Amino acid sequence: MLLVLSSLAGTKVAGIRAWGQANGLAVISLLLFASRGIFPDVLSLELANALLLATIALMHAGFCHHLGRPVPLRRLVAGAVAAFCGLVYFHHVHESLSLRITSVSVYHASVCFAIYRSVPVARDRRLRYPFAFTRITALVLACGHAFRGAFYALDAWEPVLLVAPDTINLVFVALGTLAMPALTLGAVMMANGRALSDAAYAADHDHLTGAPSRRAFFDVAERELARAQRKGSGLGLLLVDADHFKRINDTFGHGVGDQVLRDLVRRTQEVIRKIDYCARLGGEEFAVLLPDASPETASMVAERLRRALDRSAPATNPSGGPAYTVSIGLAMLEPDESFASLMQRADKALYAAKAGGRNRVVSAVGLAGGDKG
Ligand SMILES: Nc1nc2c(ncn2[C@@H]2O[C@H](COP(=O)(O)OP(=O)(O)OP(=O)(O)O)[C@@H](O)[C@H]2O)c(=O)[nH]1
Repeated sequence: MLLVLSSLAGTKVAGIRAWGQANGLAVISLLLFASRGIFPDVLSLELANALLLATIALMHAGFCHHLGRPVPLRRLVAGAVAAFCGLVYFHHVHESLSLRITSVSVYHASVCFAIYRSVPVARDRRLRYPFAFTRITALVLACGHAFRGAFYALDAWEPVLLVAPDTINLVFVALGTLAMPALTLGAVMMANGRALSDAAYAADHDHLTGAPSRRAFFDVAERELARAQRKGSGLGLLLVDADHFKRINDTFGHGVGDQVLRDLVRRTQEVIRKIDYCARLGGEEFAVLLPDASPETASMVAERLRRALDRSAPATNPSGGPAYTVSIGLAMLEPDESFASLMQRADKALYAAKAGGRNRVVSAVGLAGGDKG
């Protein structure tokens, strides 16, 4: 698992470092446990157990980092110190292997339970399985460790053998052996799911404005077109283009031009209906898809949008940002029309709006149509 985590070290996914450290410590801890009888107890017992306590705490810290939550450092350290004190006490003051196991198990159970509680049920489809896997694993481990702790506490003063070949002991050994790999597997799956989710988001969204990208727009458009043709409902398309945008860039600089584009998207999303879909096609050109819209509704939304984006008059632009306006081309889907044809007609309408003096809406009705089919 340490090697798998190392391969993810360059991905910048939060939590990787703590998970890697946890697995590194686990390796050292297991080697120390294995050296029992060769190295003194202080190394092969106390230090080995202390490192194992740190291991589970670091796993939890990794999950907190990954999920953007604060790490409950004080509670983790206080719990680890208490468990370690129990370990030392039941080794040097009252020798009891059972209660040493109980001390350590209680800590592992509490931290696993905290991991279970910190990983939410994911809403994102890509994260749902990794999150659920980690939650369930952490809960099973928490229950297993709690049971182990209680089991040994009840027989506290009976002599026990850590490697006794009975079923219950084998279950406990398996639990201890699988805990770190299983939790790390969950962590790697979460990191992987997050990387996939981030990549999909980046592909589907424009980095500057946060609006859906051209790629996402055409996916949605094809879906809406099929739906409109199946149901016989209206589908409107607005092409929105900032007027004289080059002049804004040249006068105020590209930074201000970018600010205008962000402002334009924010205002558009405020004005359009919930079911409408606004995307950036490129440069200073945007598209708004209007599903379930009659020609009247589409014209009304287009005009409302134009007015909201008319930042030309001083009264409507008191914030001192650069003045800007937009031109809008509107087209309604015709029976059996392809999306390319609808785009072409909206583009012609936009061209007419520009030619007609800008800061206006022109509808494609009456303009020469695009190719059908
Ligand atoms: N600031 C900024 N400018 C951009 C971006 N993308 C494209 N542009 C600029 O947008 C300008 C578009 O200019 P033109 O195509 O000439 O259109 P216009 O000046 O808006 O003129 P009309 O459309 O005819 O009103 C160019 O100067 C591009 O450099 C961007 O992401 N940020």
